[in-house]
Amino acid sequence: MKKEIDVVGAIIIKDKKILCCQRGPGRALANLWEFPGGKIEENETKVQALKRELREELKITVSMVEETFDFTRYEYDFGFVNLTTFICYLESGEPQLTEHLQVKWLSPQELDSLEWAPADIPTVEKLKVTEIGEE
Ligand SMILES: Nc1nc2c([nH]c(=O)n2[C@H]2C[C@H](O)[C@@H](COP(=O)(O)OP(=O)(O)OP(=O)(O)O)O2)c(=O)[nH]1
Repeated sequence: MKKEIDVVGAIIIKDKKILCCQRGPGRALANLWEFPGGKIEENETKVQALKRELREELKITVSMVEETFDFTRYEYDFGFVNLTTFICYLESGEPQLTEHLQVKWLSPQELDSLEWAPADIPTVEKLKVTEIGEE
């Protein structure tokens, strides 16, 4: 049976742009673009997992809408990824590259210029038809 992998991702908004992160080489989905975040650990809520991942991998803190923006499920060769995304607003810090290759701030209409991880594509489509405002 394939693994179930529960993942949280952050749609971080600043000046009506969204933070897009390119995965590093030598790991699953290398070089594809994603919403920053990661796997939910045991005894952690999704919100806690996301705040932890953002502190660890981008050195930022965010305020977030604690209501799911989107949920997608995608079958990769290594397992099923269940991806829950949340809208977040940058509160402090500038994103630092600790494991990503690069980051870009793009408007919803510009998101298509990147090659996204397959699980993210329905969420990217949804963002293109969503009014993203300020906090
Ligand atoms: N973080 C993140 N992962 C995503 C997205 N879309 C998508 O398919 N994934 C996949 C890639 C990975 O297989 C899995 C998340 O694992 P990860 O490697 O980013 O998370 P992690 O830091 O907790 O894991 P690890 O490397 O420590 O094992 O979900 C996304 O938008 N954001």
